[in-house]
Amino acid sequence: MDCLREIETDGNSNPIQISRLALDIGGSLIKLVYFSRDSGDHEDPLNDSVRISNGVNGRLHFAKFETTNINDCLQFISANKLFFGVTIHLKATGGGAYKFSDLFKEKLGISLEKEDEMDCLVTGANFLLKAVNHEAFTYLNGQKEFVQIDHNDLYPYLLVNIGSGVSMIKVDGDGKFERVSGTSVGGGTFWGLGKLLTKCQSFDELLELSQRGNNRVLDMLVGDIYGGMDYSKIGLSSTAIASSFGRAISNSNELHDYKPEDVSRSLLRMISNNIGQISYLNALQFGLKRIFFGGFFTRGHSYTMDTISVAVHFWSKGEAKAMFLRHEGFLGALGAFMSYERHSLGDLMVNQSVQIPVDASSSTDTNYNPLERDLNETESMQCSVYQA
Ligand SMILES: Nc1ncnc2c1ncn2[C@@H]1O[C@H](COP(=O)(O)OP(=O)(O)O)[C@@H](O)[C@H]1O
Ligand SMILES: CC(C)(COP(=O)(O)O)[C@@H](O)C(=O)NCCC(=O)O
Repeated sequence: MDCLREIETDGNSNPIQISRLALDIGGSLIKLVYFSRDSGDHEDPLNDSVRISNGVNGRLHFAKFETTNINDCLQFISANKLFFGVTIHLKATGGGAYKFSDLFKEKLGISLEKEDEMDCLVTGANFLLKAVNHEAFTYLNGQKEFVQIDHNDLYPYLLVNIGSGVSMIKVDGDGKFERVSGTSVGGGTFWGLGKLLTKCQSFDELLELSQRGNNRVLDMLVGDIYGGMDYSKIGLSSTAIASSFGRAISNSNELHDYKPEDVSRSLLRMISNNIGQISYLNALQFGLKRIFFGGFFTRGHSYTMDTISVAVHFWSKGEAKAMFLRHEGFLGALGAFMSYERHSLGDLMVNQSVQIPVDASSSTDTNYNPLERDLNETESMQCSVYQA
């Protein structure tokens, strides 16, 4: 279970005061974002509309659950009192906000206020790119480098959200976007096919397997077809993949004759490369040079990001740049969280001085390395909430 087991305390063993919770219920994962006031604030914790004259300091917390484990999520929300008795409306996005609406009402007495998924993805991405230092980074040939975002030169960009499926959204400003394409070959494909082909019981197991695999066992290379030579006339080296899984046709081997790690590696490479190429083609069509990849598929996983980056770099001849986001899987939930300010809580603004996320459990964690931290562990970021 990928979640906070116990709500954090404020360091004096007092449960932290939760004042806002939003959900993104997707085809694979449920993502939660909630804001907790620092204990020093003398706000009425039951007041779900923050009446403040200046910044309320606190933390944004992030947690996720597999959608198949939705009852664990309900239990977590209930056990940790992530909503107050007087708060019977929670912002939610993703298909699950419709599919599980009755379940939330029945189990927790909560009405889910639906927010459009594409709206939330774009709002979440714009928020992170503007408000969080060290949010976006490039990853190519094993090198990870944070990108300094110029707020005055952010738009337009292509947002590629790799979730169960993939949405490709041209973003021209706050609330100005168009979903220009998508593909059903996404994170759910890797996880679903990978599960069938390797018998892995979890995504993490499948991902770990891929790290040990060799895609050349199953992938047919140009050199396999051209007798070890390059096909230089069209710019393909002998080591370029000509056909994913193509080598499986040329012998009597069955699935059980292949190592699951090699299967996982080739599958990850095939899907990542495919998404990278389709993303580039959409960026080309709309003259976009920057492509930000969101969604939990990438998981900050080096081989996944490297494959996507190489695909974008190769096909664009270096013209387009693939960038990744530290809070990749929480774009929708953050967007839903931000929608409170639009509809029900006046003009709340999250200030721009949000620090690099720190571990929820120990903000003084001296081992915390923002460049290396796996975002899939529980995490929070310090921020202040203002009423404009
Ligand atoms: N712990 C995990 N459990 C399941 N899938 C995961 C996990 N971590 C990463 N993934 C990948 O992320 C995808 C879901 O990404 P997400 O952005 O949450 O999309 P959705 O909104 O469709 O759930 C999964 O299909 C899988 O490929
Ligand atoms: C339907 C969805 C927007 C749902 O989002 P998700 O839960 O996958 O994050 C997404 O799965 C998608 O865009 N699928 C691809 C549909 C297409 O072929 O464009």
